[in-house]
Amino acid sequence: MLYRQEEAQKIDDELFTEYAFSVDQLMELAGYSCAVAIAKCYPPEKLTPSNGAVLVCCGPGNNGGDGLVCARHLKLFGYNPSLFYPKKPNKPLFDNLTKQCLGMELPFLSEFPGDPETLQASYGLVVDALFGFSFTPPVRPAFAGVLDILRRVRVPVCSVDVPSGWHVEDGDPEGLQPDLLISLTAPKKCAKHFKGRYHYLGGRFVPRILEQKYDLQLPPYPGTECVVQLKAPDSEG
Ligand SMILES: NC(=O)C1=CN([C@@H]2O[C@H](COP(=O)(O)OP(=O)(O)OC[C@H]3O[C@@H](n4cnc5c(N)ncnc54)[C@H](O)[C@@H]3O)[C@@H](O)[C@H]2O)[C@@H](O)CC1
Ligand SMILES: [K+]
Repeated sequence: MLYRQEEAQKIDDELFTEYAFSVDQLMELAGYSCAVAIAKCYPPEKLTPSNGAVLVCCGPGNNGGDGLVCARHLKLFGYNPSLFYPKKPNKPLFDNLTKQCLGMELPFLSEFPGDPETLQASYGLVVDALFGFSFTPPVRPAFAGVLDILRRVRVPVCSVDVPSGWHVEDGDPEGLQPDLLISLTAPKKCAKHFKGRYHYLGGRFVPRILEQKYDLQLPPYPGTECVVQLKAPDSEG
């Protein structure tokens, strides 16, 4: 079951109000599940360049927060993440997530690599945590250049929840084409346009009653896993 932007926002709201979760809690689980899905698809020792370097691009909303959490866990999993975080909101949640990353020796870039070649010479993987389900196209100028470079890089791009720049329901055929999509809570409608090799669902925190209310029909997570694979490369599937 693929769901609409408005439903995603309602579910999000209910998790915080009716079910009394805090943003930090869900963001931690969301970002952690992104790091786990990335580690399953791209083990650090297989990345080129060989130092496990990953560029994590974080946007101004909660999708960016997921990116900060994901970067921290990637570091613990043996990767070498750097962050690009040009528009941090002035809120304790994001201050703390930033401090946590700095405390774990993750560098923050002052400038985005100027072209795809420069980016892929230094990083073997990109995490796209720029925009999630609250994005409405077209992208504003501040992020247009970054999205344009991400669309043209040859290293794999892993998108958190929604490929950034895509319409949450209609996607964007000319836009970013990630190799991995990690849908959070439940896949949004745009996921039907996803053409990359790997699709995972993460964010294993949805109460059964909420799942039924919105008819999410979530696939069963295996055992104690925090992610479930929805699409594998043809050779594996
Ligand atoms: N249950 C949930 O719903 C959860 C959601 N989480 C994450 O939260 C995300 C949604 O977060 P938010 O609602 O904060 O929103 P987003 O992070 O999707 O984006 C909102 C930000 O993007 C900006 N923006 C929107 N349209 C733009 C445009 N055309 N050009 C430039 N900037 C634009 C807005 O001004 C705002 O700063 C989800 O996609 C997911 O990644 C997780 O953190 C935890 C659980
Ligand atoms: K994203």
